Amino acid sequence: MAVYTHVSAEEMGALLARFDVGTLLSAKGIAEGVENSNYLVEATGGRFILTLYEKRVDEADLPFFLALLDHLAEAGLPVPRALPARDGTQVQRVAGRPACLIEFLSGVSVSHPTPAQAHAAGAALGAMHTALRHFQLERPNALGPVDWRALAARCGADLDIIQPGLAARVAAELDWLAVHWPVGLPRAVIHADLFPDNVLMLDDRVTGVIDFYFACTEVRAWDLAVTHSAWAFSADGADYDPAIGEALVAGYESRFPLSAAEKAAFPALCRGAALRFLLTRAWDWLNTPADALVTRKDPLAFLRRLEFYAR
Ligand SMILES: Nc1ncnc2c1ncn2[C@@H]1O[C@H](COP(=O)(O)OP(=O)(O)O)[C@@H](O)[C@H]1O
Ligand SMILES: N[C@@H](CCOP(=O)(O)O)C(=O)O
Repeated sequence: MAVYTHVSAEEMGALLARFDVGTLLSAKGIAEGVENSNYLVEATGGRFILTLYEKRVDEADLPFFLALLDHLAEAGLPVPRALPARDGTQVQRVAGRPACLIEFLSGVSVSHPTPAQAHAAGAALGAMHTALRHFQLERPNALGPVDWRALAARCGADLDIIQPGLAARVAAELDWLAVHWPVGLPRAVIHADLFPDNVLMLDDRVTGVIDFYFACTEVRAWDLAVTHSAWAFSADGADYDPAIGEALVAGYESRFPLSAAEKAAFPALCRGAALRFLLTRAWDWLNTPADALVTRKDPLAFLRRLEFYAR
């Protein structure tokens, strides 16, 4: 459960008093998510999400994320905007952390997507890339290819605690990617974390795309590779489902065709995607505080995806 920072009823009430949303009815910590603290807040004026930004979100990046959400919402995409308080500010301070009160979107995230749902998710990603072609702001990717070696070094030999031989496997993959990572592909602002838990759906329809806190300027097709690695496998990474993978890419291409160069680079981009999530999960596996109300995610589920792409 991702609640790192406890917000008291008094603090919650004081926060809502800064907005035109009525008074507090209830607030509950949300079980899903691993990065930030999220509460589902019921007020007399509606239902909202309160997000307190934690470890990996730099407060200085919040204006970028909020502008991105406003841009996508204006383009008609189902993304949640941060509400402005009565004084016009979107970012508040709650329990010592930067925080936003965010529009609640309906829908559920699917655990076992059907091809139709994967097609819809791919199409939503393609529509997002279309809407972002003219988005002017930039944000470097703090978890991009140049950072993977440093992250692996920080995990160090402890990778072998997760699985014997993992440190050597990661080192070999870093060397492979150093040679094969594509150059010259188009770059743009991307979501960079479009896992099924970040897509809200009703039946086969995408009703919400959430969690933009890894959004950054990066190789655009890498976003599709990340999404492919997240959607097209069983949760443990052991089984690839080609129908899901193909539907996802077809949905994407229905809104944003890939170039020949992007298609040729796709296997390497997928290997990079698998390594990126293997490494962040490994770091979290080794470093999550014992008292945090969070379920760690299995790094080996992305080692298995990596081995699939490598084959
Ligand atoms: N705008 C929203 N509308 C509805 N539910 C949301 C919204 N934002 C977050 N949630 C819920 O909170 C959960 C965690 O949010 P998420 O942004 O993924 O957290 P984290 O950044 O910690 O990974 C989501 O899985 C979803 O259930
Ligand atoms: N999607 C990443 C971790 C980030 O978690 P999220 O809940 O913010 O999507 C992973 O699965 O490793």
